[in-house]
Amino acid sequence: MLDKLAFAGVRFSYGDQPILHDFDLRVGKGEFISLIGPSGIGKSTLFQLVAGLLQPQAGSITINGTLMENRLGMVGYMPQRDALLPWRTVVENAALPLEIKGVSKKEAQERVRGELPRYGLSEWADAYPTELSGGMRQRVSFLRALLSGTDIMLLDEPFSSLDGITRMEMQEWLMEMWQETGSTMLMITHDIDEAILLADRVIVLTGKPIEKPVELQVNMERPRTTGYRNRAEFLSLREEIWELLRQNVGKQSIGREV
Ligand SMILES: Nc1ncnc2c1ncn2[C@@H]1O[C@H](COP(=O)(O)OP(=O)(O)OP(=O)(O)O)[C@@H](O)[C@H]1O
Repeated sequence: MLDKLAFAGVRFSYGDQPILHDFDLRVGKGEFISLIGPSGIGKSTLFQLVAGLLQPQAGSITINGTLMENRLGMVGYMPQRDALLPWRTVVENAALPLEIKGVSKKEAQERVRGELPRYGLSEWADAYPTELSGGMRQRVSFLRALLSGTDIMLLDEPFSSLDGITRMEMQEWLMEMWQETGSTMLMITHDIDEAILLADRVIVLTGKPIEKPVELQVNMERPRTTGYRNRAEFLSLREEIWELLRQNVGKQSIGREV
């Protein structure tokens, strides 16, 4: 099967600080990948490379088997904090990427209104971001990211600012959205449980520079619920990931939520 996204022999450094060395990663179409690793290892840098905001100094990054420098329009990006524009309503915020692509304002907003029911936001179409809960804001942010890219979504710690209950609701919601949209998703998280629960594969990033990431397959059937956290196979994966990360404690600090 053709890779949706592939890093092959990628090298990247900031000045004399190496981040990636001979780095390979292959992501299949429709796969859900979690990326976990110590703070400062280069996870956000990896996303910037995928988006084409940074270019590799050696090796290649391909999307659908094609090498291209400008990959920005090929991916949707959902940041840690929602970055919604406070002076725009829900519909106006979500319609922004379509307007930037040249779709008329009216058509863009109609399309967004059509999407809102499955985001649980129909009643909130004309509300401003300050009127929304954290979970609602992240759902708007997700919709906006989906409308701005094609079918690759980069989620950078999407739920780290949410309280525990909302976070669990949003994890289940995201799993549903992933299955509905068939998008290829890459999610950075510092939360081992979240990494396992959502993903087909967990990529554990260690070392400086990152060279050979450890890839762990998550073989639990879908649809999954947050209750899967108590299963034996879940607990053993968690232990395995923690062991890999623990070896780096002292060298680097692990994200606060682990
Ligand atoms: N524009 C830049 N110029 C120079 N160094 C940078 C730049 N951006 C990031 N770095 C450094 O590169 C390393 C990797 O940063 P990056 O933000 O990719 O890590 P991260 O794994 O996403 O961290 P965190 O988990 O804390 O968000 C860090 O040491 C950081 O200080």
